[in-house]
Amino acid sequence: MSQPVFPPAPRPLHVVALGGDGIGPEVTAQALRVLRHMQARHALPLVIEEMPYGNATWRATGRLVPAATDAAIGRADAILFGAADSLGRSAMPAEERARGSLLALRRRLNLFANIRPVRTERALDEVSPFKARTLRGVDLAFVRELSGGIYFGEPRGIERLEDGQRRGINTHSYTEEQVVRAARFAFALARGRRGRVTSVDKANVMEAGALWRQVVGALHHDEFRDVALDHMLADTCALMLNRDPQRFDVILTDNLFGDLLSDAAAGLAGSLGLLPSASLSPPAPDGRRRALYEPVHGSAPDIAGKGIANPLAAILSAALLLRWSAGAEAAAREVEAAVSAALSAGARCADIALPGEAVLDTAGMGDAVLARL
Ligand SMILES: NC(=O)C1=CN([C@@H]2O[C@H](COP(=O)(O)OP(=O)(O)OC[C@H]3O[C@@H](n4cnc5c(N)ncnc54)[C@H](O)[C@@H]3O)[C@@H](O)[C@H]2O)C=CC1
Ligand SMILES: CC(C)CC(=O)C(=O)O
Ligand SMILES: [Mg+2]
Repeated sequence: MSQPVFPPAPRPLHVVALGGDGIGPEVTAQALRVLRHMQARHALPLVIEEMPYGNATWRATGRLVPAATDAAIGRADAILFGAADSLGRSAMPAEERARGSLLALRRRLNLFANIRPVRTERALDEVSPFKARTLRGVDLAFVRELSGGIYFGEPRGIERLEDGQRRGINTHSYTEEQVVRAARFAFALARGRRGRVTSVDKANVMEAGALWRQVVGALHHDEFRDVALDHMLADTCALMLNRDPQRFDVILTDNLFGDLLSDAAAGLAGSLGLLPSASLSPPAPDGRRRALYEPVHGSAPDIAGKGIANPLAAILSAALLLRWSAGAEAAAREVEAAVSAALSAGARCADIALPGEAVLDTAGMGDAVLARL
């Protein structure tokens, strides 16, 4: 994917790895092997720190984010993140859950643009539930607004009503400024790709969606008329992702729809274990953006601790780090090519193996990628 890169670092890029929960540490370990290999091969000025974070850390220290990790996050230009098992935190005090949540980290770093590329590999045609003709040429990228919407809206909570029953409340809202900065990012990204943005909302039933559509349309008219724009309702987008996915280039959407639709798009790639993501802040005065790189998937408690998780989403997230934070486009492409080559040569973890095919464990897939770098 051709994308704008950021200016080369004026100082070493400080990378903090937070493996987190479940399969997070397992897949992050493989991503770190690849990142360190590329650091050595391209003499990249990276400083990499691995820090404790998550549920095991809470059990050991009483904090999801201990002071040393908190300080490392403060120093970080880029975070390589594994996964957070939010559902597994019900025994923790609500305050600690909120303080140590992934949402809190995204907010702290002001990560507003979540890029989730989805591409298909010919070698995985039989793995995908879709027909080969639906998969050919699929190369899309979500730009999911990551700092607003219903995951952050106030008021929120569970209240007791007069009749005794409880009511859960979350609030969905967007300011014009939040929409403009996500949309501007999506249009700029599309200029380096195939020049098309599909903006996805529920303008038919939600005021925040109607505003979203107006703001995106006005920005397009004022600044990005060279980019093709169409608007689509979120439910229709869910349909089009499985009926006509080749039509999409950049899909711009809000926090909730982007979360759901990108998981739905995993079937195109073949598995959730293949989808990486990059989350970026606005640029600082030196041009650098703070960033967090993580697989689209979560902590996968059903397979955690078995050493069988597919690390490719994490490895491809490291490639995005090389591209977006290190400005090392060539290194990023090499990692992506090595992943494609490993898949073409038949390297398979259990999630992408057909019945009877030989299966690699997590480290074995890391080996298969490293062997091609
Ligand atoms: N960014 C994050 O840290 C995210 C965290 N979560 C959290 O993860 C926990 C588990 O949520 P789930 O609904 O199970 O979603 P999940 O994404 O962890 O897993 C969904 C399914 O995909 C499979 N899967 C995911 N990644 C895989 C990989 N790399 N290789 C092979 N198979 C893989 C899992 O085994 C599971 O069957 C929850 O606590 C949730 O809140 C969920 C999504 C994102
Ligand atoms: C904290 C959640 C919103 C994580 C998640 O599912 C995601 O970002 O995809
Ligand atoms: Mg999600």
